[in-house]
Parts: sequence; structure tokens; C-alpha cells
Amino acid sequence: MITFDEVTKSYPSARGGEPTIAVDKLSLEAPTGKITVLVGPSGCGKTTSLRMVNRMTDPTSGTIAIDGQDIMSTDAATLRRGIGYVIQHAGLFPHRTVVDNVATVPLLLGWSKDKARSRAREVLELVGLPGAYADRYPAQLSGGQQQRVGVARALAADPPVMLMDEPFSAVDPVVRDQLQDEFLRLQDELGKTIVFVTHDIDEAIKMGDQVAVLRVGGVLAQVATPEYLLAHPIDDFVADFVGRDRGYRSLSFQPSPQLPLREEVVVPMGAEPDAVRAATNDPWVLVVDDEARPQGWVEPQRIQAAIEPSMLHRGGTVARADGPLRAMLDAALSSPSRRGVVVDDKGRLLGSVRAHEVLAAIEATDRPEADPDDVAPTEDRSA
Ligand SMILES: Nc1ncnc2c1ncn2[C@@H]1O[C@H](COP(=O)(O)OP(=O)(O)OP(=O)(O)O)[C@@H](O)[C@H]1O
Repeated sequence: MITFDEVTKSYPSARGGEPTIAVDKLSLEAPTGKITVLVGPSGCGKTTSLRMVNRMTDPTSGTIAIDGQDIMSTDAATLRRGIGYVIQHAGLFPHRTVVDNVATVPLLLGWSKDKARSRAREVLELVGLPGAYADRYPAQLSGGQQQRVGVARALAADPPVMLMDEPFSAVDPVVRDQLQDEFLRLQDELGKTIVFVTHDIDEAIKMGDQVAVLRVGGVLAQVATPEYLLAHPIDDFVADFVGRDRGYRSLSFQPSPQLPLREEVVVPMGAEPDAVRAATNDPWVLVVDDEARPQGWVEPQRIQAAIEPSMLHRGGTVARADGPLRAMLDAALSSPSRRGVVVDDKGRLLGSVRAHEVLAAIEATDRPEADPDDVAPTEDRSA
């Protein structure tokens, strides 16, 4: 666990004016094996808070401890070797190969070159960069690949603690999404204690086991689980920051328990028009393959020949029965029949839902204070 206790950082003014308070009496616990995200507008002290953990900068007052030990009791270089650090644009050494970049900390720790390089190849594999990339130079990689190398370098010596400063911000949204997913999968296995800085609330909500929202002036506004933050922003600043669409965002966390599914009339691929029209009076009918997996919709009154893939209206996402309510709502709203298709974990049809049914389920579950299963806040603090 990383503990910030009343940590303040102020920078003296260059011209003898008021000092800048970058971080103001920050008290926060980053639990072991979890991701704690620091989020907030530009200049709110996120990076400064992070850099105090590995002593890139020292607090003006207050203490930071890792597993109860004050970080000031360890010399800065030793402390840093035990903490993985990932920054935006990866910060790789341009004149070293990928494998040597990743081997940096193991070498500093005194490992032999062979052992350090073989470990480096192992972690590169772990972050999805197989052998062929190891001997390239950073400039020969895409932005997303460079970020993977950055993550691999931070993981190389297997530190229990990782600090990540906007690690995925410099890549396009699709690659970012992919890197986030892969990192979360990796973290499931590795269980590092992570402090993660971002200015992007969506990233914070996706990545964080807990999210700390900071306001300019370096004051902690609220720290809570993402679910709790979305449901109960402590004040207008946090509410504005997490966004007006927070109700919709919060659906990502709500599983769809016992949502009654309607039976959906289906026709097989290859069905003849008469058979399709005999099956239903509905303007839309769902077509399935021979394993009952939904393929798309057709309009019975319009088809002139046996159903083939080119006739299918494929609009509409399908939702997994064990997925979140947000996916159910998306499925209902995006379906041409307005019936959202719900499938099992093998993609086989279970039934359908309508948007109003999903909304009723939301109404029933979107009452965190009344719901005994609600995740309690980790902590609330007002400024
Ligand atoms: N070395 C420094 N000297 C003087 N002021 C500094 C220094 N480093 C940071 N600051 C100031 O401290 C405040 C917090 O900066 P910090 O970089 O921690 O914010 P941030 O939330 O990470 O911002 P961003 O999202 O823009 O990176 C800012 O007002 C910044 O100008």
C-alpha cells in the first residue's frame, strides 16, 4: 500500500510572488494490488503527486510511505529501481535497442547481461511484442508499440509498485483502447500496486479500482470506486468533471440481473419467403445460423428469395446475458426491430429485450443507497 499523509508540494515563485501550491495536503491510500487513478484538469497536481512517490521530486511537507516505510528513509536511486515508471511517449532511450531498453533496470540491479536480456525478451512477449521487435530501435516502432516497450521496461525487474503517467495518451483512441484492455488483463495476473495518472475521465473509470479526483490547487475532491463516483459525485466540480452523461457511463458497471427475456421468433439462414412470412406477422424477424447464433434481421414482407447473408440487416449490437445493462440498452436501441438481441457466452440466442424493459431494470437498480450489493465508497473527502 502507498500512503500519502498530508502531502504538500509548493514551488517558490520565480519573482518573489506567491508560491505555487501544486499539491495541497493530499491524504490518500493506494491499496496493494490495485490501480488507483489520479484524475483532474490540467495543472491540478497529478504528475507532481506521482513523481513524489519515486522521489523525482520531494514533498515540501507530509509523508509518503510504501507498506508503512517512509520513502525518505531509502535513497532515491534505490527506491526508483524498485518502482516501475511509465510515462507518455514511453521515454525510451533512442540509441538503445528495444531489448536493451527493457533490460535497463535489471542491469542497474546488477543482473548479468544474458539474464537481463532473456528477462527483457520474456516481458516483451508478455506485452505482445514477440522476438522480432527486440532488436529494433524505438524509432522503428509505432507509437502503440513504443508504449508497450515502456510498459515492458517498467515491468522488467518485477517491481511491486508501478507509477504510470498518462501512459496511453499519445496514441490514437483505437490503439489506446487496445492497450488499456491488454494492460488490465496483464494486471489481473500481476496484481501490481499502481498509481495511474490521466486527465481523461473515461480512462480513469475504465482503469481504476479507485479514482481520486483532484481540483486545481492540488486539493483532493473525492476518492471512491468508479461506480460510486458516478452515482454520488460529492459536489458540482466532481459532477461536472465526471460529466453530464455519467448516468449512461455508470451503466457499464451494472450487471443485468434476471432481466426477463422475451422469446424471439427466428428463421434459419436459407429460409424461403413463404416460410418466413408464415413464421411471423412482425415487420422484422431475426435470422440465425444452424447453431442458433443471430446473424441479422430481415423484413418478411420484403424478401423475394431464400435468405442469404447479403439480405441481412446487420445493424444492432448483441448483448451478452451476463454483461452490463449498458450493452443491453445499446442492443435494444440499435436494433432495427427495437428488440435487443441477447446471447449466451457462445453467442447463441437467449431472447430479446426492449429498451423500456432495460430502463425499468435500471430504475430498479440505480439506487445505490438502497441497494445492499452496492459497492461502498473507499473514502469521501470534501475540500
Ligand atoms: N518544477 C516546477 N516549478 C514550478 N511550478 C511547477 C513545477 N512543476 C509543476 N509546477 C506547477 O504545479 C502545478 C501542478 O503541476 P502538475 O504537472 O503536477 O499538474 P498536472 O495535473 O499533472 O497537469 P497536466 O495534466 O497538465 O500534466 C501546476 O500549476 C504547475 O505549473
